[in-house]
Amino acid sequence: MKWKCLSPRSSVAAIFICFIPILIIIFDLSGNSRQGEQSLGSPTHRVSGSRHVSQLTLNSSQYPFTLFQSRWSCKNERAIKTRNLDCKSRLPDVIGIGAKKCGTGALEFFLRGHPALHIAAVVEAHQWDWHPTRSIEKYRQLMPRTSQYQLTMEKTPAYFVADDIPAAIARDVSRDIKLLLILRDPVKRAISDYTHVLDVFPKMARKQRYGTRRRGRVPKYPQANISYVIEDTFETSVLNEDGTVNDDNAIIFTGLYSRHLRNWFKIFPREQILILDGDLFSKNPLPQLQATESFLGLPKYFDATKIYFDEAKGFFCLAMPFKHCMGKGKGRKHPEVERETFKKLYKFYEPYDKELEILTGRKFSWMNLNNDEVTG
Ligand SMILES: Nc1ncnc2c1ncn2[C@@H]1O[C@H](COP(=O)(O)OS(=O)(=O)O)[C@@H](OP(=O)(O)O)[C@H]1O
Repeated sequence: MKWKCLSPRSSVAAIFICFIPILIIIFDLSGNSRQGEQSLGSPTHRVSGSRHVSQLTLNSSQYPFTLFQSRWSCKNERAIKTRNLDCKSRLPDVIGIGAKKCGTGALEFFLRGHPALHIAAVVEAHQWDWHPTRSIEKYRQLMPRTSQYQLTMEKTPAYFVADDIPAAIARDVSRDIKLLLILRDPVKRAISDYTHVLDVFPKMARKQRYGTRRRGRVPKYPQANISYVIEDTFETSVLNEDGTVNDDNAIIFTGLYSRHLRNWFKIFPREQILILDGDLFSKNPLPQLQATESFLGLPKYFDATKIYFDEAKGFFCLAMPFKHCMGKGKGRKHPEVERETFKKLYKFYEPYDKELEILTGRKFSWMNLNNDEVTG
């Protein structure tokens, strides 16, 4: 269609038609649009203090997430005024406590999509393991500004294995805090951890023994002798010379889930800790994302339109606001591990898994598999 072919009246109509959607978007971004807005009903659940996140009924499917989020997040100065948003950095309502290499990053990646949850931009705060002398005020300042309609979250997977951290969180943050824990087949977790350290630390650093170097930075690590020991192969890293499993190596120690969980259950009521199954989560995150929403009292946001399976990545990815997957550091190719080593490790973890089953009253997906299924 050429403009010069149009009559003046048609041109005005065409301009109007073209610009209306743009105006709607601009208006929407300003936080003033009422169309499709979350309805603010009476509070049904208060997570902590004056927060009332589940009042909001999300009707997000028609809207790209970024537009949708702007209506009541602290990123929109105008919305702050028009909606009386009480925006400030707050101590977390939710902490992702681990376990390392079990899918904590993927859980965080998807949860970042939820408009009523704001996760600290700092990758991991490490408040009670690496920075035990940092003030809680400084820790609070690491948190994003959230409104009264959002929850604040932080995740540091290293917290899970440290004996004194549950009490420290109860003391410094809140006894009512909600905790997210994701666990995975401990043998696969160990291989993933080994692969991670090999990838992240150059050979020279590994030669000096990553763990020994790090020990100084982790003064409150639960047992003095626990550190990462990375040798040239997975086998020589996790097995002692006599062939027994080296549980002083953090690669193995982290997978003693029942041992670590007992410490958390001493301090926090069980209802405050949601335990997710990382192996199921990587196959299909949706049911557990929805369970997390319910656990946190968040409005329902996750459904099949928010995620998709990416064939190239081999994992689920976020579909909104645009299709994107986690980075190269997640979903690495693992080294070949000898069958005998697999067997030894499963045998080693068996009593801990049994205890985990008793502690939680649950059988996790990897507990149903026999060695052949897992290694094959
Ligand atoms: N959707 C999706 N995309 C990519 N990766 C996924 C996903 N879901 C689960 N996983 C698994 O998460 C493993 C990494 O775990 P963490 O994020 O807990 O690692 S870390 O402790 O934060 O370093 C990572 O382990 P590796 O495969 O060893 O890299 C993945 O298996």
